[in-house]
Amino acid sequence: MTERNQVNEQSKDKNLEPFRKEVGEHLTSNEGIGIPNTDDSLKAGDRGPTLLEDFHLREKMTHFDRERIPERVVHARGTGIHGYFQPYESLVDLTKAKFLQDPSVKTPVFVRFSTVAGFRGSADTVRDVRGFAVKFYTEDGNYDMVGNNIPVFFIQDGIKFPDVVHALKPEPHNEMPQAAAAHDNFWDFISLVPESMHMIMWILSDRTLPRSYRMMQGFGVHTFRFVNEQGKARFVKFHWKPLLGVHSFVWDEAQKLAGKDPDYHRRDMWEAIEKGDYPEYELGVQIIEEEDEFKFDFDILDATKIIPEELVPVRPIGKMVLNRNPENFFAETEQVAFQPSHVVPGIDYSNDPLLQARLMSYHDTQEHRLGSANFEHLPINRPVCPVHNNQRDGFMQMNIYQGKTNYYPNSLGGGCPMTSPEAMAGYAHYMEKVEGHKIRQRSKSFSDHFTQATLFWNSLSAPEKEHLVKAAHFELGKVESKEVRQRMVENFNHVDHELAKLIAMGIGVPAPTHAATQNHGQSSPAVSIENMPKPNTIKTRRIGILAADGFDYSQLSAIKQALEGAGALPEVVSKFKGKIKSADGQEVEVSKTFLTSASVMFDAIYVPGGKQSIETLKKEADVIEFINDALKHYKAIAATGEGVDLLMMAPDVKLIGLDKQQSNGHLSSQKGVITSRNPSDINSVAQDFVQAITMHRHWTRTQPEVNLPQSEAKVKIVST
Ligand code: HEM
Repeated sequence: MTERNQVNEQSKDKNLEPFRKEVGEHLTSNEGIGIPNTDDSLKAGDRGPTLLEDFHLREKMTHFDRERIPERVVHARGTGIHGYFQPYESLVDLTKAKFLQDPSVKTPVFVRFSTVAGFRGSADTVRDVRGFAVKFYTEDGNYDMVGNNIPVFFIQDGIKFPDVVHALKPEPHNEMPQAAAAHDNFWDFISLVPESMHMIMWILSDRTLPRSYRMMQGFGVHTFRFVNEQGKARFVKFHWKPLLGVHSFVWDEAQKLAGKDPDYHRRDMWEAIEKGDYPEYELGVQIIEEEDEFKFDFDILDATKIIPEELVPVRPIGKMVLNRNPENFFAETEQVAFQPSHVVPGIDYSNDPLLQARLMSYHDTQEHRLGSANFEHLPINRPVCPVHNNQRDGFMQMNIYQGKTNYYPNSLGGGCPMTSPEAMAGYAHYMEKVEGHKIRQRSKSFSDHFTQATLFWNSLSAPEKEHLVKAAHFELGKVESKEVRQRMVENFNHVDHELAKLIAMGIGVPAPTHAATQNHGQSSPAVSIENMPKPNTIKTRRIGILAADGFDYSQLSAIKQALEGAGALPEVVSKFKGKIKSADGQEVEVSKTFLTSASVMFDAIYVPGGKQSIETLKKEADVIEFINDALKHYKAIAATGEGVDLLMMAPDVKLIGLDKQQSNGHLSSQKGVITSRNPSDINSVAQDFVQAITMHRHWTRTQPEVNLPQSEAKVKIVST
């Protein structure tokens, strides 16, 4: 058996090295023949027809004709990044997985974040689940953790996956709408499948509008198994937590971004990595002893259920750092093939019927999508440890196998490759005892579809509840069938009566008169984004500084410096690219214009004073919209000197009760809007502004539009 080398952070990079191809100096055909002219085809005569013998034309054209491969049937739109994973301590007690044994070992990873519903070219910021797939290139082979940013799923059994995806994707007769669940077919299916209600609550929440792939959680969803060296197994659930905190867009912002910058999330990740702002995620596990399998009032094999963190705490076990962009999107991000079935010794499956179907589906689709049984030879998919077997031939075989034998057992090839004993990283399936009749039916333990949907609703803060109701108004408001809308209200009435009434109000169907199921009043605070501790940082946040010629240099530079000092990325936005000159003759570079950017591309905005600058900006309709959007989207805003006058022109400034009197005076911090006309306040403005940006959003800016019952966030959760 070939020795397995210890893996380090560079192992995958080295493994890719032989496949890197430089652009050469001179053009050749695929056969290496020099090509002196690639602009004119070979013709018979000056104006004559093109000749079939033009091998260069034929090759160039036929290769081009075959450049596209099928996109992923789901999760077609995505972005990939290299990085590494490092455990905090040895998990030897829990698992024999090699990459979880030694805190000094960095295991290379490739991660792909994705949306689910949209085509490959669809917009990034649509309302959708996000995929969070991690390939660990471990010493014992590739381990793929193919998760999502929502901890539960639509369905309980994989056999329904084609149905839910058909219902979700654009409707078959007219292929509309793109990358959106807001249509009849999706809600028709959901209204008939109550097991989806818990997932639907998450889908309608802010979870489906992540501010960044760098600021969202990831979940393994299914219950898996850890198995240690002694053969003892425990159930495990995986959680990724971003160290930048969890943050979301508001719906209006996400929709505008989909037009202004459809690549928003892809660009956000790419630029962060290029700047050296490497995103970090902590991996955590919930461990459930085998003897506790049945102690919950839900089935841990049911993927429509969470195990509330208050019941089983999440233990942080290590950190993933993403630090290298791919060199070629197609070769790496498009050709990478994740499979939940890719496990290493120490990690095993559970009998979750959703997971069980996934175990076959990914390999199957990848043979189709990548066109060959040999897709594992592709550089991005190759493990960093040795691979030896008798799988041979097939389309696009990349290896030149040596020797005479290709079967097992053999004596003529010295018996190689021999089987790998467990002691030499041979994978042994966990010996779970299983017996039963062959049946095609759902376990009774999977039959409660509403308790955790209610738990989720009860756990949200008032603004989160408001967003959810408005999301339902949008999604179901797009549904033409009244019967479908009515059925959905009936389903919501099992989750919470008030919720059902609020939703009914916006979608033109009668509200239910009484609760179908009584709300149990329990909650799990950990599921609310607003309940999570907000890291005290504005690192990597983008701040737009609106200015024109004649701006106040000392104000602008003081705020800019404070923002940069805190790790944020301030950018000057003006009418034209180039440079603008301050009142005292100093120049600053303009990074973006009102045409090439928009309020939605920034986390906060600042307007420095300077009489001439403000007079110019006042004449720009785009500028008022810029400020107004930031107000509407609950973002931190600062204005100093005459900049306050510009802020006052935004219609929504009334929402923050910032009247002229207050703003005329000294420092004022009002619902995330910081103003002062007094130059000596500039450092306090900077300080308050930084603090306001750490809050991400200032929900107190408006009164809730829908009259929500106050959340009774009882910290009691589903009993065991
Ligand atoms: C039975 C249920 C499911 C089936 C049959 C299924 C099937 C698929 C298929 C066929 C793909 C495309 C793979 C490719 O072309 O490489 C895919 C991608 C993906 N699925 Fe699922 N899926 C299921 C449920 C789930 C669940 C529950 C999750 C999350 C836990 C999930 C997460 C993902 C992710 C993240 C990707 C994208 C992987 C990438 O970035 O390449 N899927 N799924």
